[in-house]
Amino acid sequence: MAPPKVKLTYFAARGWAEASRMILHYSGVPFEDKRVTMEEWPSFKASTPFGKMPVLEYNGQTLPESQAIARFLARKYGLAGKDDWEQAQVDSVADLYKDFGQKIRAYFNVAMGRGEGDKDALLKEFMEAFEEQMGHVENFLKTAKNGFLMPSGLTWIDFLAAELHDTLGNVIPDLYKNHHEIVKHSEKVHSLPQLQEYLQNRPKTIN
Ligand SMILES: N[C@@H](CCC(=O)N[C@@H](CS)C(=O)NCC(=O)O)C(=O)O
Repeated sequence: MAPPKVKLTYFAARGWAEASRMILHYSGVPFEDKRVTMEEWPSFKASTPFGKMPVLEYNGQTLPESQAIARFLARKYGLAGKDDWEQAQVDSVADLYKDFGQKIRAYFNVAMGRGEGDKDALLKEFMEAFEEQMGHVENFLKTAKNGFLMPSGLTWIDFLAAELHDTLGNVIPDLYKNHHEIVKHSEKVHSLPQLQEYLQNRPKTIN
């Protein structure tokens, strides 16, 4: 059977595309990793289903929404969770990260110089959301007992979590000083042999 024709389009950042890029690299699936510039974006935007990126093109069909893309690819390449129940657990953690993303967005944008607001007040909100999120994630790590978030081992949510954790650590020094299990999780994900070539060569970006 011919290999699938796969193209993933996003900005020149890790952001909401990186988990899907990692699924593809981990699974050894050749794909076009298209990174559009801010100058190219306005003309490309109109052609995207929801006016946002990332967008996946898979054998001529187009799929928007980062988590729908990641789930689709994870199901295809065996990284969605071992059964229906574990897949549902993965989805619930993914939803938790979506809510977390909303809660920390304002501080993140200010910290990145892309927004305005009371930095101290936003940092306080960020830290509250962060500590709550880390508590939930640490519970999953404790239950799974294998260094990943799910009992069966690696799933796509490990990619999403490790990438977001690293991004936040790039913005706030010492963020993980009381969260060693989270650091170990990220190191484990980023040590996977199947990812080394990509990780060593990918563009170095804060987020
Ligand atoms: N829910 C969407 C959010 C996508 C999103 O907000 N993408 C941003 C980049 S991170 C974007 O395309 N911004 C450009 C714009 O809105 O014009 C997803 O998870 O894919």
